[in-house]
Amino acid sequence: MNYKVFLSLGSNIEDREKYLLDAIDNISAVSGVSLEKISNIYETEPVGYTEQGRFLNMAAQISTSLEAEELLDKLLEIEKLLKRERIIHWGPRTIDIDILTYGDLRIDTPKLKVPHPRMFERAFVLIPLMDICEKERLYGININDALDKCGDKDGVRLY
Ligand SMILES: Nc1nc2nc(S)n(CCO)c2c(=O)[nH]1
Repeated sequence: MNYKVFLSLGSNIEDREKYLLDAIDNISAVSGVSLEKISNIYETEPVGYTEQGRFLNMAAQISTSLEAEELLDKLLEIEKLLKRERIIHWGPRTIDIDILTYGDLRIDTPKLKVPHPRMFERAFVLIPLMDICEKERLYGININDALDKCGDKDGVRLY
């Protein structure tokens, strides 16, 4: 069984664009994963923990035969490979790869929550996602309506 999965990627340390593109290269090389689409790259004001540099964010669509937790483990390996240090949980990072959706599955384990619990509250996630998602609704939620309610809309600019 193949699942359509949307990912969100972010980086706000050093050569942010290189980290994003290296992550995309590594994701497309994973056995059982096929990279289908990537969004534009956006420079975005930090949300949550604001005492840090601006991020570059993007979204990607993959098709995968991997189960959700297998995919998560592969993405964590890629973060480690690209020197992801989890010093401050909400702090600066070389690369952050979040699973946003996984087909229409709902997953709630200590390791993985799908849909991503904050995806519909973040313009830095929704604006890149709208570059590549053909559907207007995900998990029954209208993406445009969700974006209208995001406080960080003005902080997302095409890079
Ligand atoms: N703009 C922006 N703000 C963020 N705050 C956190 S935490 N992150 C990491 C992703 O959860 C980001 C991010 O990727 N972009």
